[in-house]
Amino acid sequence: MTRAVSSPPAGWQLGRQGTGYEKRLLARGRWPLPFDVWLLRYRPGAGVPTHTDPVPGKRHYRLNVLLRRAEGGVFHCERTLWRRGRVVLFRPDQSLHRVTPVTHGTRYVLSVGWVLSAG
Ligand SMILES: O=C(O)CCC(=O)C(=O)O
Ligand SMILES: [Fe+2]
Repeated sequence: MTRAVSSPPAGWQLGRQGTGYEKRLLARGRWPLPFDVWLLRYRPGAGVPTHTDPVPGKRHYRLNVLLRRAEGGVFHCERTLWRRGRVVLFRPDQSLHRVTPVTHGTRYVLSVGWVLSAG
């Protein structure tokens, strides 16, 4: 059986529509704070235009670890809270951010997020 070219492989779902990256949920939990863990994959052509990731009535934090670099695929963020090497902590709900399209290779990011009550 053939599969539509655009449909992601089993276990993966498409990221923001039309931007071409794929994501896979690795874990979700509530302790010690509500969190989620995603693996993001950017194959050639995939990127994310400038956006924020608001969670209504909550504060959203993400700690992203660049597991594998590719050509292109550069993360830009208006304001980071902390950054060292391949690791970045930022407020995706507040800071505009984007990823330039991957031109060669495959980019992988481990993304851990926390959604906390606004306070
Ligand atoms: O792939 C990245 O570096 C960032 C993806 C993103 O938009 C996010 O984690 O909110
Ligand atoms: Fe984002």
